[in-house]
Formats: sequence, structure tokens, C-alpha cells
Amino acid sequence: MSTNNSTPLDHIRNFSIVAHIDHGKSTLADRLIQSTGGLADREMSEQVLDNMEIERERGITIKAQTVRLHYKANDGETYVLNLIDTPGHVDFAYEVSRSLSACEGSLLVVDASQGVEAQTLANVYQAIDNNHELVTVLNKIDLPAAEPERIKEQIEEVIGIDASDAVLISAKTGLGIPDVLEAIVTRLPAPKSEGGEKAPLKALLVDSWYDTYLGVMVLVRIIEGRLTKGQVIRMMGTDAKYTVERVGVLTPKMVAMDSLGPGEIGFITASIKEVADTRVGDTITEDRRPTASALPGFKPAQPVVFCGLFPVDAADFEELRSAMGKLRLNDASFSFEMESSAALGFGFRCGFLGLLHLEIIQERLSREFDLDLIATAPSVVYQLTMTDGTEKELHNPADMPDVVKIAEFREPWIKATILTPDEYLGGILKLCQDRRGIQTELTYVGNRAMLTYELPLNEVVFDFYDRLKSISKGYASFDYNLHGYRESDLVKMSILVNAEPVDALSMLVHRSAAEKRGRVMCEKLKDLIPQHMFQIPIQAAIGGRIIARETVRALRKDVTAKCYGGDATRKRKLLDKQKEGKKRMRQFGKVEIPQEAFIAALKMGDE
Ligand SMILES: Nc1nc2c(ncn2[C@@H]2O[C@H](COP(=O)(O)OP(=O)(O)OP(=O)(O)O)[C@@H](O)[C@H]2O)c(=O)[nH]1
Repeated sequence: MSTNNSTPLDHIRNFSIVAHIDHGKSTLADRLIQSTGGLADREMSEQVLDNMEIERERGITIKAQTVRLHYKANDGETYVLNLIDTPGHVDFAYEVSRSLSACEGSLLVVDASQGVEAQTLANVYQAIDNNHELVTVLNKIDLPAAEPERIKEQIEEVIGIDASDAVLISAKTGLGIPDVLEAIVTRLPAPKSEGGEKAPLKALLVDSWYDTYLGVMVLVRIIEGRLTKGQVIRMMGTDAKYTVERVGVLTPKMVAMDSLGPGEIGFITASIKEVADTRVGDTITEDRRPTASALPGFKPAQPVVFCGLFPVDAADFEELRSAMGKLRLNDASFSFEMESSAALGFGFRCGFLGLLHLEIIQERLSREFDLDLIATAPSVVYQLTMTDGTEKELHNPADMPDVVKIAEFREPWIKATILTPDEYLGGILKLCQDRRGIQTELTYVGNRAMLTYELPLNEVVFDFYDRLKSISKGYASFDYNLHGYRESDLVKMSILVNAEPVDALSMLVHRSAAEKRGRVMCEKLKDLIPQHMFQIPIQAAIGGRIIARETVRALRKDVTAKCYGGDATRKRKLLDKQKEGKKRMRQFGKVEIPQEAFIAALKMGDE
């Protein structure tokens, strides 16, 4: 189907939904699609917007998606509503911000039984920074625990916006959905376009992804002018030229169009080779008649967490490289380069936006590509000033230069916001304190405490979020943003198993925490490393100094010993089983360490 459209600006509304995780953003989006007939009921698989398998399984939104809806309003007119979905997790805050810049308004969804959470705050402030008009939507009012009046007051008190006209809905039952659609049309502004459609083309590159059939697809928001099939476009940031092959919109099905006009959001394809060739935030113009000035643009997302990924079986190396290449096609914020380690052989040093991003990539590699991997300790990006005045960035503890050559060592800090029910406050304060946190604020929102802390990112990347959740029984919420670099007294802690250093387990820690970390790590490894025929010392060391030690006692019997008599098949079975187990082990000198040990050892706990 091909449609030529020219929706007048005042009949377009571009909006996002901002919410804390689990407050019902995807359910609401699905309802909006369903009630405007974007998909027939039978096409409505649950949660259309979260279309990746892992997203669906974990119930989180990663890649921003967009849909165009047609809505016949109470005034009898039909409006085009473009919904840009935004990811809800802290790791993807950057994607939230760029999705928001493509629209004029947001629905602020708050769970009426939970109230404002850390990501509600983070996301709503981003919307306000983007000059969005807001419509407050209180969801889950079907729940007996819903307290819409109290939550309205809370929103006014904490966020400082008027919530008296909040729309009360249940995305689950469908209650109130027509009111949301009316509010979008009557309360959110139409896009503006200074130059209109006669002006030279100026479009914002909002997002891009790789489609197996169509190649690189680019999501664009037209500011002025017209984007047409066959047009030669120029990316103003990279100066690359392309001929537009397809123009269309997502309903969420792809629908071809001849062109897109001012205020509209849609996709194009143009034989672009790689997602990496498209720069999110770039300005797209017509090569023949370029626009006078580019849009402000965004800074590219920088990876903040790095770790090494190695195949358990060295023979899988090429397969791993190709799998990573495929993942990167769709995720320009994931980076990798080859690395070799004495203990782990050949693998890759990978960069991620955060820990969740790391876990997702790791999971996809093992699930979609069936690869057994060992991940090394996650590390942040450190800055070094050397004694000769040069500056260095350090992504990998293994590359740590000789300490005598370092004049200054700096590590990244974050500013974290935590909201928690009062009864867990003590435990959380202790956690933050143990992680070298500096408290900057403590206020109350009803019976919940709102804390702001400055924390070294290095202390957060391991298991901070897991710990926070377990201390608060899942009730605390957390959000952070990077807050610059500070000088720090960091040391490299090595782990030696049977006197051999295991580089995958070495990490940079603050001097004050080194001994405790070393002790915990050795204790954990003692339980994780299976017994061998000999005694295995496990040691933590800083430089040449041992700071902790444990021993795995020697095993006496071999596995076949209990097969008295000569049952050969049974014996073979046991040996096969042992071989099977071996595949998932790595040999370090004479010692075999199971793959799980690496991951488990790095989840520190604060016992
Ligand atoms: N009772 C009730 N449950 C709801 C309602 N809306 C959503 N839920 C449930 O709340 C949970 C979270 O909903 P989602 O729509 O996945 O939340 P989300 O905000 O999109 O989460 P992310 O995709 O992770 O950002 C799901 O189990 C929904 O079924 C509602 O109106 N009432």
C-alpha cells in the first residue's frame, strides 16, 4: 500500500510515554494501538512494542520504537498520533532523551498504587528539559491498593506539576483509554514548523536499526521541508549522501508512503550499510537544496562499563566474533575489540552503557548464538595522568601501568537518586556508606525517603542494584547519572589460584576496601572451585603483598571409585559426565575453574 499524505500540522500530535519500570507503559501503548485500530485483534500479540525476545521475557523496553495511530476525536476530526516509545531502564537514559526530543508532549504514567519512583523523576525531568507539555495518567486504578487522590498530591509535591486533571485509567481493563486519547489531542500541542513544507528539507535522525529484509532503517522526524522517495539526502554530521529508497510509517506494521512532511515521524531506507553509519541526532537535508543550519544534535552514547568476553571453548572464537558483529548491527552503543589474556586465550574487550546492557548482550550471545562465555570483572573507564604529563584512559585492569609512573588516578562518580519506604532506609544508608557514598540530600515524600548520594561508579557496577533490591525487598527504586571524575586511591587486586594469577578476576578497588574485597573473593572462590587431587591455595594480592588467603582441600577418592565391581557402562557414563562438566571449565595451570565461578565470584555481597 502506498499513500500520499499531507496531514496538516494541527492534526498531528507527537508524544512519548514516560514512566517508572512496571508502571504500565507498554500495556498502555498496546491499548492505544488496539483502540485506534492500528492492528486487528488477532495481530495484537501481547505487548507489540517490546518486540525482542529478551525484552519480552524480562518485561523491559530497550530499543525505542514508534507507532503512528489514527484517532477520530470528539470534535469529529481525525488526528495522526505518533507515539515514540522510550526505554525505562537507567542504562538507556540516553535513548530516552533522544526519543523525547522528537516530540512535543509526554504522557506521565504513574502507578496509582505505587506512586512516584526514581525513574518517574528522572524521566519526567528529561521531558520537562525537552519543553514537553505533560498529561498525567494514573494507571492501575483497578487495583484495590490504588490511591489516586494521594498520588496526585504526591506528584504535585514531589515533581511540582499540576496533577488535578490527571486521567485515571486501568491499562489492563481498558478503563479510561478514550480519555487518554482525547487528552492527547486537546492537551498536547501540535508540532510547529517555521519554514513549513516549502523550506529546504531539515529532518532529525531519531534512531536507526537493522532489519533483516530491508537493511538499515532510519527513524526521522521532519522539522521542515519534505522527505520524498528518490530524493538524494545528505547527513550533515558525516557528510554522507544517500538516495532515499523507501519512505514509510509504522502502524506498527510498515506502511509505505511517497513522502513525509513537516511534523511527521516515519522511517526511510537508503542502502545504508551499517547502523554505525547513521549518527543519532544528526540532521538530514536534501543534497541539492540544503538547509542553512543543522539541528543542535546529541553527543553519542559513551560506553561506561567494560568487560572481557571469552569463549569457554577456544574453537568458538570466530563464531563469537561473528555473533558480536550481528548484535552490533542493531546496537551502535555496544562496542568490542579483540583482546588476549594469558589465562583465557583470545576474546573481546566489550563496552556497554551499563550493567543491564552487559547482561542483555551476554544473554543474547548465549541464547541466540548458543555460545558458552566467560565474562571478566566489569570495569569502568578510569582516567590516568602519567608522571610524564600524558593522559590515558584505562578500560581494563590488566592494562594498568606501573604505579610509579602514575601521577594521578581518577575514577567516574555518579549522582544517584533512591526512593525507599522508610523501614529500609537504615540498610540502604549502610549500603551506600560501604560503597564510599557521600550523602547529599535526604527528604521525605509521605512515608518514603528520597535520598541523593554521590557514589563512585566502580562501586555500583558490581551488584549495587541487586543489593538495593534485596535490602528493600524490591521496594526501593534507583536512578543515576554520571557526575564527572574524581581523584582516587585505587589499587589493582590480583587473584592467584594455586599461585597462578587469574587475570580475568583481577580488579581495581579502592585501597580502603581492598582487604575486605580480597577476603570475600577468596572465601567465595573456595566454595566455587571444585576439589582436586591436590590442595589449592587461593590468594588475593596487591602488588607482591598477599592480603587474603583460603585453601581448597585436596580430594582423595576419584569419581569412579564408588563403581566397585566391573560395570563398564556405568563407569563410562560417569567419565562422560565428567567430560561434559569439563567443557564448562577453564584450566588454570593445573586447576580447573568452572565458568559459573567467575560470575558468582564477582557478585560480592556485603556480608
Ligand atoms: N492491575 C493492573 N496491572 C497492570 C495495569 N497496567 C499494567 N499492569 C501490569 O503491570 C505490569 C507492568 O506493565 P508493563 O506495561 O509491562 O510496564 P512497563 O512500564 O511498560 O515496563 P517497561 O517495559 O519495563 O518499562 C504488567 O504485569 C502488567 O500486566 C493495570 O492497569 N492494572
